[in-house]
Amino acid sequence: MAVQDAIPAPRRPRAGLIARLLANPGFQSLASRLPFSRGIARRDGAALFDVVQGFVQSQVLFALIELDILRRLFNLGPQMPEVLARATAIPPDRMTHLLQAGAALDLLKRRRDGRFALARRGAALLGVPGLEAMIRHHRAFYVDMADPVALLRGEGETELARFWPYVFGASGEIAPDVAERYSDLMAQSQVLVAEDVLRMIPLRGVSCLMDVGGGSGAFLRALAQRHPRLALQLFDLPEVMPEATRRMAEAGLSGRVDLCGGSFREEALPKGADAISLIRVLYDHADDTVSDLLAKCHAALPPGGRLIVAEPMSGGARPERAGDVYFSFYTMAMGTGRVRSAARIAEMCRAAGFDTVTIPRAPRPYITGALICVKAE
Ligand SMILES: CC(C)=CCC/C(C)=C/CC/C(C)=C/C=C/C(C)=C/C=C/C=C(C)/C=C/C=C(C)/C=C/C=C(C)/C=C/CC(C)(C)O
Ligand SMILES: C[S@@+](CC[C@H](N)C(=O)[O-])C[C@H]1O[C@@H](n2cnc3c(N)ncnc32)[C@H](O)[C@@H]1O
Repeated sequence: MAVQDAIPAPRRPRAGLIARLLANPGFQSLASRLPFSRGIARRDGAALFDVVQGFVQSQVLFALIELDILRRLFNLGPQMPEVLARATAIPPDRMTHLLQAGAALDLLKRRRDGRFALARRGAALLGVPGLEAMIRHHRAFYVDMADPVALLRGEGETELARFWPYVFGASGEIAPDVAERYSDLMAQSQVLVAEDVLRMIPLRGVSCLMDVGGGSGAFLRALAQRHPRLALQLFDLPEVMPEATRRMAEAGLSGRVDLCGGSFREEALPKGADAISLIRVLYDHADDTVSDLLAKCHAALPPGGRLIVAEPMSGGARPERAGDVYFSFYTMAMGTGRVRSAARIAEMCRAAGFDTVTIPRAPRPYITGALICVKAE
């Protein structure tokens, strides 16, 4: 039996007239010559080609990072391809191809004398905390994305499921080095998330905030700097506590933060905080776990208490690239979670008992979206 139905070939396709015209090679050719449609046809063609070659672009970026080309140019200044080729054991002509590709992607600049230098975006990439490590860990994600149909059908174990063992509710069996790699990657990428959350969500009137699923405490460290009088609590799996304890001590915050090891799947959340944050937590989990966690947050908060949810989100009725392409397939490859739209999360928060839900505009949806919910007085 065929796995897939054959596409029926009707005499007259049911798509609308405009779609039928656009899908017609003769019409495409005519439209690319007429003055009023030429611009649109070229832009659409170029945009389509960019989607077609997206994977190749990402792999070129991966090679630039894996071979430390951007860092080398940052440290050494503009270089000839031969120098970079020698340093990385790549044949010189192939290194030239890589550098040309980097320049075409606006990460590098090709100088008149044949040397390559960092372009503005290449330099900015180096300044984004954790981005190089994120790109390196795409080695696992892109193995899964090499067969997206198998991924969609749920065939076989994915590389990402092996990479992020925590999310599956494992406990007690996680090696400390795995815990550290996980926490480190999340902590590095947390810096920009914290920046945007604090820009979107005012904390006036909050006296104690508990970050649930707060990892090694990166969000709380960012909060502690800006809100010196705020009391802090961290709730995460017991395996994460040694790393959180170490990092909080390093930041001089040991006396200011209450660290609680536990699983929100198995126990109630501690009471005492008048605000709870869930930063990049919900999208790791299935709906029933999320509903249960939101109910536990509601139960732990006092009347008037606030719940802050922040993570990259689906655009819902208006699909958007970061949430509906990257994070949607990322969470699919992880195997347990899913991206949700702000509207869907708001609905789940209301079902958990929260009263008012506000959705601020996200300045960088590829970093995070956010919601703030209030428990009725
Ligand atoms: C001075 C001159 C020369 C010019 C003036 C012009 C000017 C002002 C230019 C500005 C240049 C500038 C400063 C640019 C800054 C750019 C920035 C900040 C870019 C930031 C980019 C951030 C990116 C691409 C972030 C990517 C994040 C990713 C891929 C995160 C992935 C997260 C994952 C996979 C999380 C997984 C968690 C899990 C497991 C699902 O729970
Ligand atoms: C994607 S990370 C986010 C970490 C941090 N909030 C951030 O944005 O960098 C998800 C966090 O949820 C924690 N977590 C997963 N399952 C949990 C559970 N059952 N109970 C408590 N924490 C859990 C993980 O240990 C991890 O630190």
